[in-house]
Amino acid sequence: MLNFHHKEIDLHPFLLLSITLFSLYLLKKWLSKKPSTKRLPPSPPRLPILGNLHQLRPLTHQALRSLGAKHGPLMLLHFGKHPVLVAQSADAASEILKKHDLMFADKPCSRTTSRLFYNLKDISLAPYGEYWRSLKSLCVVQLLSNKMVQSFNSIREEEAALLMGKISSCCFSRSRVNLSALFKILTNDVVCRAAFGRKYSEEEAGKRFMMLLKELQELLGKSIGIGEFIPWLSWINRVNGFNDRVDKVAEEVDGFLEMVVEEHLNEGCGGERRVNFVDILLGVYNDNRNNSGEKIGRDSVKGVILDHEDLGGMRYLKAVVKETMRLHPPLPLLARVARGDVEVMGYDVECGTMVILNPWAIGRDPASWDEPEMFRPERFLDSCVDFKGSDLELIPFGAGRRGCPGMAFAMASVELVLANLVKRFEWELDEDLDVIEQPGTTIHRKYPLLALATHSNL
Ligand code: HEM
Repeated sequence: MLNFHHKEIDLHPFLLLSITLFSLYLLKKWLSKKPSTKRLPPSPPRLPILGNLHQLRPLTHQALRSLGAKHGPLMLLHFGKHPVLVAQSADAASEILKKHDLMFADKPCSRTTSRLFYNLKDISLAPYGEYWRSLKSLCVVQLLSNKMVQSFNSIREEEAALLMGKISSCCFSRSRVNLSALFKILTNDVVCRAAFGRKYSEEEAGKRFMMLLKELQELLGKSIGIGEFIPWLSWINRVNGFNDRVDKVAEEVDGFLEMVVEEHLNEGCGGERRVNFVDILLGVYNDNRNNSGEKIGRDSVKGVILDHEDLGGMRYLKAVVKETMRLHPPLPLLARVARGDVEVMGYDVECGTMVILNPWAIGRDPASWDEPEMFRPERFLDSCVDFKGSDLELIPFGAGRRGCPGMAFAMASVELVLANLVKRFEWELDEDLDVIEQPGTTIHRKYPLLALATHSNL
C-alpha cells in the first residue's frame, strides 16, 4: 500500500515485483528501439491508446483544419494505433488524387460502413478491383451519362415546377418558406424518380426512408470513434447501442429497397424506353409510369422558364454555385487507403495507411484563394477554375478514379432550381444568414433556411 501521509512506502511484494519487471520491459523496449529511417509527415503529439482521436470533434473537418494550421498541409495522425494521413492543400490532394491515384484507389472500411453498405457492395465503398470497375463503368456509360442526364430533363422540370408552385402559395399567404425542407423533398423526389421510376415522398414508406437516410448520415458521421479504431474497446459500440442502431437502419433501408425492386420485378416487361436506374440494373424494360399522384399540368412545366441553353449563359449563377461549393462542399472529407508503400510529398506512407482529404479546408486555403473566408462569386468570373476534377483547389466532387460520376446529374438540378428561384421571386431574410453546420458525413445547415418570398416583377 502507498502511504504518503506517513512518508513510508509499504508495497505488497508481488506488486513491487510486477512494477519492477514492467519497468525493465519498457526500458529494454526503449533501448532496443532502432531510430526509424522512414521520413514521416509531421504529427501532433498523441496519447497512448487513443492516439489523436481525442483531438477530433463532431465537425471533424474543422478540427482537422485547426490541427493542420499547426502541423502543415500533410500530417500524420493516429486513430488508436492506425496511421491516418491527412491532406489539406491542393498540392497534397494532387499527389494523392492525381499522381498516385491508383495507389490510393481503395476506400477504408469499418463495421459500420460494411453493415450500412451491403458489405461494401455499394460502388462508393467497394474496394478497387474488377467489381468496382464494372459498377463505375455502368454508372459513367449508362446510368449517369450526359444522354441519360438529359433524358431526365422532364423530371427535373416537373419537380422544379412543383417547388415553384409551393413557394408561390407561400407568397400569397405571406408565410415564410422553409427552403431547407423543400430542397430536401425536391432532391429526394428527383433522385427517386430517376433511380426508381417514381417518387415515394408522400407515402409512409417514403417518409420513413427519408428519415432513415438522415439517421444513416448521422451514424456515419459518428463512426470515426473509439469503438471502430481500438479493437479491444469495440464493446463500447455494443454497450452504448451504436451497433444496434446501425443494424436497425441497415435492415430498414434494405427493406425499403427490397420493396422497390419487388415493385419493378412485378411490373414485368413493358414500354420501350429504359427510364430509370432500377430498370436498367434489373435489365428489364418498364412502361414509363411516373405516377407521382400529383397533377402537373403542361402549363406549370412550361412555367419553368429556363431551359438548359439559357442556363449556359448564366455565368454569375454558375459562379455562385462554385463559390458555395468551395465554402460548403456537401462532403467535407474524402477517404482513401494506401494500397502499397508510397512516397507523398517526400514523406514515406505505409501500405494500409488511411488517408483523409479535406475539401472543406482546401477550399479555404489562403495558399490557393484570396480572402478565402469571404463569399465572393466574382472570383470565378474571370477564372477557369472548375470542380470537374482537374483543379485540385476545388474538389467538392472529389477527383481521379473515385471521383463523383453524378456531377452532371446534380448540377443540372441545382442550376435549374436556383435560376428559377432568383428569377421568379424576390427574397428577404428575417435575420442575418447563418451557416452553422450540422455534423454528419454530408454537411447540412443546423437550422433550416427560412425566407420570405414575393413574386418578382420581371
Ligand atoms: C451536389 C451533389 C453531389 C456532390 C457534392 C457529390 C460529391 C461526391 C463526392 C465528393 C464523392 C467522393 C469522391 C471521391 O472520393 O473522390 C462522390 C462519389 C460518388 N457520387 Fe456523388 N455527389 C453528388 C451527387 C451525386 C449524385 C446525384 C449521384 C448519382 C445519382 C452521385 C453518385 C456518386 C457515386 C456513385 C460515387 C462513388 C464513386 C466511386 O467511388 O467510384 N453523386 N460524390
